[in-house]
Order: sequence, then C-alpha cells, then structure tokens
Amino acid sequence: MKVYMEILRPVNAIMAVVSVLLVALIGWEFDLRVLVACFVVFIATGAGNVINDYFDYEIDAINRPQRPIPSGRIRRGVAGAYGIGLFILASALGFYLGPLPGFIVVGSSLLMIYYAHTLKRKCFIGNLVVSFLTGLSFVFGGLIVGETVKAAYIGFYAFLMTMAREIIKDMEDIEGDKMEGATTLPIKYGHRIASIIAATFMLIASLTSPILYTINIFSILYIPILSIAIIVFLKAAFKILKDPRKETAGEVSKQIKIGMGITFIAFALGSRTITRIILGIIFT
Ligand SMILES: CC(C)=CCC/C(C)=C/CC/C(C)=C/CC/C(C)=C/COC[C@H](O)COP(=O)(O)O
Ligand SMILES: CC(C)=CCC/C(C)=C/CC/C(C)=C/CC/C(C)=C/COP(=O)(O)OP(=O)(O)O
Ligand SMILES: [Mg+2]
Repeated sequence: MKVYMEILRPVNAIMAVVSVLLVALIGWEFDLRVLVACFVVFIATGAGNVINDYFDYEIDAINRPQRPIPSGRIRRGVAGAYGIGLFILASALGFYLGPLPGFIVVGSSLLMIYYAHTLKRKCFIGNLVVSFLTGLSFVFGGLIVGETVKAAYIGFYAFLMTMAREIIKDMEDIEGDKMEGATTLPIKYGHRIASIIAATFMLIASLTSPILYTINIFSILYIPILSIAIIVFLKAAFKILKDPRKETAGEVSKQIKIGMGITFIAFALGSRTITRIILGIIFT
C-alpha cells in the first residue's frame, strides 16, 4: 500500500499544496474551497508524477532504478490506471470549485500527460511546461481566494526557479535520456551551455525577487528569510557553473529544492497577517 503513496512523490505534491496555502495566507481566507483546492492540487500533482513514471519506465530503469515501477513494486498497467483515476478525481473536484478551476485542472492534466508522453524529450519545451505548471499552482490558489494578480507574480518566480532546476535535472538524467533518443538541453548543447542557462535563470530569479517586497505583496519580514534563500540559490548557481558534471547536478538540484523551501518560509512570514501577528507578539 505504501507504494501507492510513494509513486505520488508526496514531498513534491505537498510543496505544490503549500503554494495554494501561501496564497490563501496572503488573502487570509481559509474555507472549504481552499481545502478542496489543496486536495485537487495534491491529487493532480501526484497523478502527474504517476503518469510520468508510467511513460518513463525505461529511462528510470537506468536513471532511477529504485522507483516503484522499475524496481517491480507496482505493475506498470496498475500505475497507469491509478494515475488516470486520480486525474479524473482531481478534474471532478476542480469543477466543484467552478468552471474555470475545472478547466484549469483538465488542461493541466492533459498537459502533464502530453509532457510525459512527448514533450519531456524535447529541448527546452519540456522544461517550460513543468515550470509553467508549477507557477500555475499559485495562480490556481489565487483564483480560489481572489488574489490572482499577486499569485501570478509569485508564480512567475516559481516558474523561473523551476526552469533552472529542470535544466539541472536534465544534466543529471543525461544517460537514460540519451538512450531514449531525447534531445534535452544538455544533450543538444552540452553541460557547459546548459549550466550557463540554468545559472542565468537562478541569478535573474534570485536577484530580482526583492521586487515582491517593493510592489507590496510581502512585508519587510520577507527580506531577511529571502536573503538566506538567495545565498543558497547563488551558491548553487556558482557551483554548477564551476563544475557542470552530472554528480554536481544531483547535489545542486537538491540545494535548489532546499532554497525553494526557505523561500516558502519567507513568503509565509512576509504575508501581511502573519507579519502583524509576529510583530504583535514581539511588541506586546
Ligand atoms: C527567488 C524566488 C522568489 C524563488 C521562488 C522559488 C519558488 C517559490 C518555487 C516554488 C516551487 C514549487 C511550488 C514547487 C512545488 C513542487 C513541484 C511541483 C516541483 C516541480 O517538480 C518537477 C520535478 O521534475 C519533480 O522532480 P523531483 O523533485 O526531482 O521529484
Ligand atoms: C494547477 C493544477 C491543477 C495543477 C498543477 C500541478 C503541478 C504543480 C505540476 C507541477 C509539475 C509537476 C510536478 C508535474 C508532475 C509530473 C512531472 C512533470 C514530473 C517530472 O518528471 P521528469 O521530467 O520525468 O523528471 P523525473 O526524472 O524526476 O521523473
Ligand atoms: Mg520521469
């Protein structure tokens, strides 16, 4: 039974849920619709991961043999049916939230299937799709709580940083991807160029991210925690530039995920109501 949870990649799915919760924190709205939206994003992201593993079983046998399908802990056909079932459930719940959320869930689900089947193997476009979907989870939350514009700004930063991480993951996965005839960025242009492009995304996102304070989305409390995340991202960028090997790519991909986690804390503490609560505690 554990394998049914493992194949959803719950850490990723929970991170996607956190993106909805963070937007709910900004709008300070917590009701049944937010709960359903969190559940929808969890299931949709999980289903995307399951379908991804369904199509990637040959690549994963080389790149990630410990995963549920290549390790033989779940049959490929069962995983496929499980993924489709979850997409249908997420879409039905999406329409419970309204026509637009419903169509977004259906569109995202189809895009995740198309990504896993075809786009993943194409240079850059596959990275764009995953990064777009990651940014979209903030916008989805924004639609539910009526904070679409603020959510779109934050989603844009999630998009930039995910672009960096996806390119770095392609550097890590180069062997299996080559066997499958994929034409990812590092396969087509080499590790050096891929590392420069990934680092550029990281640098642009990190160095411009204080804008979210200057345009009043977050309070000043956002800045000190964000600074820690920026240090993590900058260290990751310079590490991959200095040593663009597969092994380093694996380490840098993990570092970026840690940086993303720290950014989540910056977003939460920088949201107006949480800031007010914290300052209230400090000054009373
Ligand atoms: C500087 C600044 C403000 C950066 C923003 C960074 C930020 C907030 C990123 C958000 C990332 C986010 C919402 C992640 C959710 C988790 C997720 C769906 C990630 C996409 O992952 C796809 C990936 O290929 C799965 O790989 P793996 O993690 O190796 O299993
Ligand atoms: C807004 C709604 C309803 C959903 C958004 C759902 C989200 C957040 C999607 C983010 C992207 C994501 C995690 C998609 C899942 C499948 C996927 C693309 C996994 C990455 O696969 P590979 O590129 O094969 O990398 P691996 O080597 O880790 O398998
Ligand atoms: Mg995969």
